[in-house]
Amino acid sequence: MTATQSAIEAKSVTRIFQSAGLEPVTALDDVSVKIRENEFFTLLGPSGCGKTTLLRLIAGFDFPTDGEILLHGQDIAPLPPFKRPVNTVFQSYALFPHMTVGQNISFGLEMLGRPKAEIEARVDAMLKLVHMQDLKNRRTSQISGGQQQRVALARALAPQPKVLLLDEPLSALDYKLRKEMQIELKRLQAETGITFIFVTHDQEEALTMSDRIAVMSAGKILQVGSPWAIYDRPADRFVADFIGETNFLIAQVNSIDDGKASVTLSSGANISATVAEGFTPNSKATVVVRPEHAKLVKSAGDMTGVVDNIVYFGTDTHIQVRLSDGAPFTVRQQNKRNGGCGFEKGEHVGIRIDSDAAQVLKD
Ligand SMILES: Nc1ncnc2c1ncn2[C@@H]1O[C@H](COP(=O)(O)OP(=O)(O)OP(=O)(O)O)[C@@H](O)[C@H]1O
Repeated sequence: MTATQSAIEAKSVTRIFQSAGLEPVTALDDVSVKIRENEFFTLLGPSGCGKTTLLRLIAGFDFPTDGEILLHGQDIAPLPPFKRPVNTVFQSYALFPHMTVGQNISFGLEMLGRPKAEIEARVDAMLKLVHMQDLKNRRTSQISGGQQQRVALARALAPQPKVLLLDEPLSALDYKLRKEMQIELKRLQAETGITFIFVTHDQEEALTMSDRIAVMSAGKILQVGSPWAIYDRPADRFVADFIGETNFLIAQVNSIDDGKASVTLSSGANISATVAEGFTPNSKATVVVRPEHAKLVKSAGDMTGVVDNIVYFGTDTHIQVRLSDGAPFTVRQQNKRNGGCGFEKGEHVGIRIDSDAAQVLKD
């Protein structure tokens, strides 16, 4: 394969489900995306946006209504699931409860007819990879949820797939274990060099683990980019709203020069804001500002308002301000030791927006 070839490429893929007596459902609508070799790629979006459908097409459990899926540049439509160098880890793990950990991992290799000695070596290597050597002979019904997750990963990695598909694999775990497994998955991906395609609706999980993220909504991919690009340079309002918290301000664009717009906010303040691609000047626009990219000040800032509510989060405090034009605006302030946030409910305050922090978006 050439350096420019992708591990997986979806080319104008559409999947329409037709059920008798029901309206057809367009689960994927002309989706095109290139997933690189060795990358941790995440499909992120709300429930029903088409993430699982895309995974199932890559795995071969389902077929596109239109378009094609390429593996290293080759159309994989003729290949049945078991012949694709692709393996899946499901949300439910789908382990065999009556088998031991070792038997669960060796099962797929036996089905592939691999020699006994190779299978044994591979099972031991996989157990070592997921730090489960001591539990090889335990039945999977007798191990914890986090351990089951590791076995499911070891089993999926055992045949050395080129691509591993992970469909919300951490959703059954509690918060702390999920955090641990996020680091573990990242380590496994880096150590094995396998392309991981990870599905989640949890934006924090996507931001912390991925090399790149595709944000999906209603069967379409809205933006593909690094976690930084998705968070700091969202392509549109949906992405800005879905990823993290953000403030939306109504604004008038006065002029645009070299990727920067001069805008008048509905509060009357004039500020400079980055312009998203494809924006047409001289029209009403939405300006977004992340809560951590603004500061509350005692004097007049770029905007003024009254403190509505103060919410303490341990590491930081969210101060909700009602702007002079009635719109809400949240400022996030990191907490210091031995002290409150320095502001009180009902106080008149100014808000200063960090330079480069405001962004104009198309609606
Ligand atoms: N077999 C099917 N028949 C009819 N509609 C389906 C079928 N499978 C999925 N859909 C519909 O296609 C759309 C996309 O479903 P999909 O499971 O891909 O979403 P998702 O993003 O993975 O959601 P979730 O996060 O809830 O798993 C949904 O509207 C769903 O109801």
